[in-house]
Amino acid sequence: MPYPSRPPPPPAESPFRGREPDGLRLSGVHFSHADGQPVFQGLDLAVAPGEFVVVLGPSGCGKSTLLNLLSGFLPPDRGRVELNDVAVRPEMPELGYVFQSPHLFPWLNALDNVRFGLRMQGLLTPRQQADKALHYLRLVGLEAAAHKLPHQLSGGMRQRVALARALAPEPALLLADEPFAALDAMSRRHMNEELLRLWSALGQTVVFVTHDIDEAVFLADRVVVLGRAPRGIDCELLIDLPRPRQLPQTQRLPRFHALRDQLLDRIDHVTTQPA
Ligand SMILES: Nc1ncnc2c1ncn2[C@@H]1O[C@H](COP(=O)(O)OP(=O)(O)OP(=O)(O)O)[C@@H](O)[C@H]1O
Repeated sequence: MPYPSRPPPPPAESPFRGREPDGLRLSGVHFSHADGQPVFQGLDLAVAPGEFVVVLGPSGCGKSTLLNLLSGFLPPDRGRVELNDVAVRPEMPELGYVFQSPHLFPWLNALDNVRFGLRMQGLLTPRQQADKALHYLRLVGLEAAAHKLPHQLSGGMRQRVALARALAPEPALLLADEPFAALDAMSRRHMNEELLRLWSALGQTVVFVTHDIDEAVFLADRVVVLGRAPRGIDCELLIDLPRPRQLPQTQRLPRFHALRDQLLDRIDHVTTQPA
């Protein structure tokens, strides 16, 4: 299966410029959990290097399972999951994760939480790790909170630390499982803008799971809608809104509403489909 057409290359200052492109591909993937219920039966999906793909679908359709397959945490029963034509493994340095809950180490301050992945990589001196961690904290607007412990931060700030921690090792592929679902509406909007700003500066490939149709349209190059398990992909929609995108300007565009309505209809359809 060919990769979809490639989005524009990352900007000149991107740490990803000049690297081999990181394309992700699932081919003929079959997967059942231990209880034997099939979740996917022959799933094919290709994500182009630098593409921002959002996965939507009704509860239980397999969104988290898909991310776990993409990260190599779950091996497929049949078929292949490959990053740059190599079978994915969770420890690959190209992979970064952000989850619904920030999972920070409570005994480490914000800076050391962000530094953690860099220490594990073992590529930088402690001074370089601290500088880089501080750089990413600055990118998410938390430089002033560098020495605060997680319990001294708001939910939104903790999630920003988690995002900085995922981005600091400069993963070429970011996998995000409803990372902003627990935030209030204002923080969520802010984080969506923040993520797009970082992504347009860094240029990673992103696969992002959400239940929120507005969030999907605002973020994505392409939305993949999953039908009820084990149907797999129901449809895909290219999001042809101009970038850079900003709230609320993007949400005022008639095209935004047209795309959102198309997705709403499709989600209604797949949700009411018989099992
Ligand atoms: N560890 C597990 N053992 C057995 N079945 C599981 C396990 N995890 C998920 N499932 C089942 O696999 C299917 C897909 O689950 P998954 O969590 O991937 O869905 P989802 O689309 O992410 O759901 P939600 O939107 O509610 O988070 C569901 O039927 C679920 O009950």
